[in-house]
Amino acid sequence: MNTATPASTLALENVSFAYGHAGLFRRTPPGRVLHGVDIRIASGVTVGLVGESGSGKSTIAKLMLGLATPLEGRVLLDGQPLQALSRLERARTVQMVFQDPYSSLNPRATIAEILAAPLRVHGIGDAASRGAEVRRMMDAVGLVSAFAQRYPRELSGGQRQRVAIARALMLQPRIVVCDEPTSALDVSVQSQILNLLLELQRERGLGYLFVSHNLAVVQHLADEIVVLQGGRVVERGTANAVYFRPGHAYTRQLIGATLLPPDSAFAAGVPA
Ligand SMILES: Nc1ncnc2c1ncn2[C@@H]1O[C@H](COP(=O)(O)OP(=O)(O)OP(=O)(O)O)[C@@H](O)[C@H]1O
Repeated sequence: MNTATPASTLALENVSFAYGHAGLFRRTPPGRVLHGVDIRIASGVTVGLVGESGSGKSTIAKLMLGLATPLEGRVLLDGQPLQALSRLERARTVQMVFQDPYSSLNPRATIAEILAAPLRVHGIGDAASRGAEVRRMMDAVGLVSAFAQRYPRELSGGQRQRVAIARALMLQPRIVVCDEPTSALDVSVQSQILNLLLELQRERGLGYLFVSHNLAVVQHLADEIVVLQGGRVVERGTANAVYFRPGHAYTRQLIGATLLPPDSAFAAGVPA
């Protein structure tokens, strides 16, 4: 079945941001944490966003999810301001997979309830059609149907991350922001999850923003890499160009900091 979503482009155009910029009683101007950032994610394309802690990666993710508005610049979906879209339209456009599948899933809900929640919250379908969609999505991410009535604590880390990925896809988004989706997992399951993400991208034409501090991991997955330092894009280019021919000293520093040991899951490439 062709589950591809319509082709889309999500773009940050010359975006600056400061926390608290909309505050009414602020006496001093808030410090900027993003400065004139441009990033475009198109369907079927993976953009890797790398930078140290505090460089602004999560803030960019929030802007792309519509959870924050720019101080300057625009966030556009196919040329339309993201903020002009309804909550449902935004939720159907961009979803997120978090780093930690332990804390991102409701511990008191079964897997079936967790996966049905996005449809239920947005009033989509009835209980029967939601159940069918949950089973279809569990199959798509490689979870056997017996897991439907289990709780997150009964699953392994890799299985939980499959649930988190399935939940992100329940509303058929076009763009997925993956925030270090494998860094909390055992090395042995990291490549399985990355392969699943790549397979789902091929099937559905998803656009990914893959956020990481680890350039070596991103180099294996991304078409384009954007390097962020102190809220500024200091380098961008094809994954191979940035990784093998870095032009900026900060990029070289990041590569040096993340060189992988030979037995790492990524050192030999992500298995096909
Ligand atoms: N809610 C907030 N209020 C005020 N400042 C914040 C808030 N969230 C983040 N910041 C600041 O914004 C800057 C960018 O933070 P951000 O979380 O986007 O970086 P990051 O690259 O995602 O870091 P990490 O890799 O640690 O998640 C940092 O200086 C941070 O202290």
